Amino acid sequence: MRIVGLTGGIASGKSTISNLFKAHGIPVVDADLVARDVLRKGTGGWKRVVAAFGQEILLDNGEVNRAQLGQIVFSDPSKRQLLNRLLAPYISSGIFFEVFKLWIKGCKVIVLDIPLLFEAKLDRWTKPIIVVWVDSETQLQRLVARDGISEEQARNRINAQMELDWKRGKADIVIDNSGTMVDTKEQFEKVLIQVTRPLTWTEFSLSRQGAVSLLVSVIVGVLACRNFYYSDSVR
Ligand SMILES: CC(C)(COP(=O)(O)OP(=O)(O)OC[C@H]1O[C@@H](n2cnc3c(N)ncnc32)[C@H](O)[C@@H]1O)[C@@H](O)C(=O)NCCC(=O)NCCS
Ligand SMILES: Nc1ncnc2c1ncn2[C@@H]1O[C@H](COP(=O)(O)OP(=O)(O)OP(=O)(O)O)[C@@H](O)[C@H]1O
Repeated sequence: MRIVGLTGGIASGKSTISNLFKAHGIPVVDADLVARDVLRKGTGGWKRVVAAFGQEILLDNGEVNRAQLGQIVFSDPSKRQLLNRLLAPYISSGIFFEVFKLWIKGCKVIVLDIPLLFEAKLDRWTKPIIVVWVDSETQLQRLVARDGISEEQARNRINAQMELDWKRGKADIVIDNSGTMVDTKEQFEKVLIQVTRPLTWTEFSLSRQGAVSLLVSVIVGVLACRNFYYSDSVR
């Protein structure tokens, strides 16, 4: 199984690229969706976060007020670290479970869309790593326009992550999303060819098909050896 890492900075265009992957039939595990699930009312993540941040962060229906929690954690690094610490185990196991379901289905290539791939040290599990890069001014403007927040709030969110230029240096593949969608789609077509090339032996052995083939070979080998020793001892 090939597990492709897709990361970048906030509003650099990860969802835009993951939508292109989905449109080409490649399954995507979206860490933001997993993170949402683990913060739903009544879950373990929700209980830990309410215990740490208080009832004030809840809406009338008991769900977490995400905008309010965002305001708190994106303007205070220690609160953000606390939230990360509380949710990290739930998010990691949620991602693992989603990958496992795709493995069971027999998917050969999957994409993990994880904004904090490097920050959470999950990069060691993915190859290749695609970084969606954008110049800093475009990133700021797109974030302000998409989320309807002030420039200061947008800067806080951008600064809450590792530098996008640093991430770019760690990438196997870079998609420069500073231009038009036409430019981006052109780069994506080339990336798609790279990502869907035949699996290496290591990747194949990690796929469900590879694991089954390995198991069948081991069983056949053991049976063949038993028969050999049995017929040898009868003689
Ligand atoms: C703080 C929360 C409630 C704000 O929710 P909101 O709906 O406004 O934003 P959303 O979840 O859609 O995230 C938008 C983007 O913010 C960035 N981001 C989210 N959490 C973090 C974080 N802890 N540190 C840095 N950047 C973050 C990501 O680029 C993400 O794509 C939410 O982001 C959250 O629960 N974050 C902690 C969980 C987490 O680490 N998520 C990232 C998945 S790897
Ligand atoms: N090439 C492009 N040209 C113009 N707008 C774009 C382009 N790519 C993305 N956008 C817009 O920029 C915004 C951010 O893109 P997107 O939501 O894909 O980023 P993201 O990295 O997934 O963000 P987040 O980290 O918050 O999940 C969106 O409003 C999107 O429509």
